[in-house]
Amino acid sequence: PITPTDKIWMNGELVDWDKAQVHVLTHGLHYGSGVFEGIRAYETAEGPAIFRLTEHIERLFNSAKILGMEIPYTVQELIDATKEVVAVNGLPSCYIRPLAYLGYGEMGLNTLPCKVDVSIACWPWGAYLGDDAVTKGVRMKISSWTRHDHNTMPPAAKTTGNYVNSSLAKVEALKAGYDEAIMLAPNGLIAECSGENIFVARKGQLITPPLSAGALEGITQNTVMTIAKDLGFEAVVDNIARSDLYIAEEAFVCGTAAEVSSVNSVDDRSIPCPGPMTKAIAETYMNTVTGKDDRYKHWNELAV
Ligand SMILES: Cc1[nH+]cc(COP(=O)(O)O)c(CN[C@@H](CCC(=O)O)C(=O)O)c1O
Repeated sequence: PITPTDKIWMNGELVDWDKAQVHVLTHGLHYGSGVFEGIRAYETAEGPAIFRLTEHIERLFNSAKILGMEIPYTVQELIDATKEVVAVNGLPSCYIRPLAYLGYGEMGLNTLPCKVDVSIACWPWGAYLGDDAVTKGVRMKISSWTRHDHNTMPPAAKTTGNYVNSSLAKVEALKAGYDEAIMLAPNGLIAECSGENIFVARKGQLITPPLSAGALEGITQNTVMTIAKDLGFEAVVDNIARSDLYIAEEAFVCGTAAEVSSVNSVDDRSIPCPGPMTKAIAETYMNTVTGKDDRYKHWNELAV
């Protein structure tokens, strides 16, 4: 269950949590017509800092553009609004959810006349895949649900409508006794997980699937690529098949909510966990998001 905070930013106003409501005929509620971001603020020596906020807000605008939605604010306005929401709620660390959605007033599939509303909320959200997701790792299952074909739904857009596919995969995995679902692209190669990107180590090289596989262009994936190279690991973008996972030397998943979580098995094929590269990357990642690694301080955007 979600822990309420004081204020939510809605179309430029700071609204009390329990008054931040929409009409039941809000277009986005019926048709999945919205785009969103998942961002984390972390406690740092200089105060709460939002990790790679600028890139997240830029991606929100790209997601909207892919859907043909016009967000009625500038990137800078939403960057400032996000900092304001984190500051006004006074949390040392939190999860932040900007959402741009087609609002109340029009129904039907012609979205051209619809107005775009924007909200930004934050709340405390702990380890997405469990506190020991690095040491113990997570049990993964290849899903029977396929990730979107590029011409069915745009996987590169973080659109609310895409997440029915993710939830179907997540729930199927949980009901089968696993922790998370790995999803295949329509061509049968690995795409990503229900809410994370995935890395696998084969012959000492870290590999993560390309966007063409139908993965979201993960900001954590990008951070991990940088950290891996700075740690002297070889990390490449290339297609992987399910058998690569089965015989992997190590594997991990990454995302804003999931951070870096190691994988201990895929379809009951156990994988050494946590692998040495996974451990080093996970440790460096947590130092990076909490402002302890000077190489990456430009990514810690102070909320005050
Ligand atoms: C499908 C998907 N793929 C990859 C990622 C990783 O992207 P990034 O956060 O930029 O590294 C996420 C983030 N998933 C968000 C939503 C989770 C949720 O349950 O809601 C998140 O991690 O915030 C995805 O939803």
